[in-house]
Amino acid sequence: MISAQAPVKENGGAEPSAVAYVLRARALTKTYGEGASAVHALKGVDLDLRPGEFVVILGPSGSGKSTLLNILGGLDTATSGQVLFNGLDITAADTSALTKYRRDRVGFVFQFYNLIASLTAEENVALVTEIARAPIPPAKALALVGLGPRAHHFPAELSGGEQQRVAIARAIAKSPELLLCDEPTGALDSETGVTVLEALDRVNRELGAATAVITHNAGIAAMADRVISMRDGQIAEDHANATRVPPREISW
Ligand SMILES: Nc1ncnc2c1ncn2[C@@H]1O[C@H](COP(=O)(O)OP(=O)(O)OP(=O)(O)O)[C@@H](O)[C@H]1O
Repeated sequence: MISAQAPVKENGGAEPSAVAYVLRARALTKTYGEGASAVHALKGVDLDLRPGEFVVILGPSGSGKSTLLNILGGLDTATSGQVLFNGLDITAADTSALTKYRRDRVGFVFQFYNLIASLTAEENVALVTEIARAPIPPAKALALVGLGPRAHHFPAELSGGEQQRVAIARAIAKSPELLLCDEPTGALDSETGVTVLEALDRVNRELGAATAVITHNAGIAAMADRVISMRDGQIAEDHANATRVPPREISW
């Protein structure tokens, strides 16, 4: 449950444990502003994320990718439509339920790492595990992304790719059901980007969080179970890959 107080609705009476998706969005719209200056960022998006799957979201700039991810993660609210998380309606959740959802259920990774400069890698991760419902030890999270030996380094002593892997460790240390990544390799060269994608691939396989990654780099789509292409606020294409190509074998 997100919260006992949350004004949540069941999904057609289905038990949360019985649903075949972690997240289900239906008829999602988002309009910024109003009148002549209104921007229709989402125009009716339907999307399911299944447990453990790795989804890449592609699309031109302005097509609504970040808006969608922010609404799915409870960072922004939809204008209309519904998002169900394990059968519970987060679009109808109150502020405190939404805070719990973000804090306990969703890991976020952004283009810029947002690490605290005065804390070591392990201390940055511990900031999250201290308040998480089901934390995994910071050292274990760092080991999963290949940074065990760097746990006691400060961000300034780490490369961009290593800092992003600390951010991934921080995101997964709460054992989220959902991992949402907005351009996680956007600030990195391709070789460094591969190490970050390998970290995402590994945590997805080992921890099983449904993972959605926004990218401008179409080559990254090959590492996904499923590829969603957005255009003009809508899903233009949604297709499954036959196999997941290891990040190191992707050409970009
Ligand atoms: N806070 C906001 N206020 C007004 N308009 C916004 C706001 N956020 C996004 N938009 C607009 O909504 C549309 C979709 O933006 P969004 O950031 O979701 O696209 P995107 O596909 O993620 O783009 P990019 O790849 O450039 O990050 C764009 O036209 C954008 O200008």
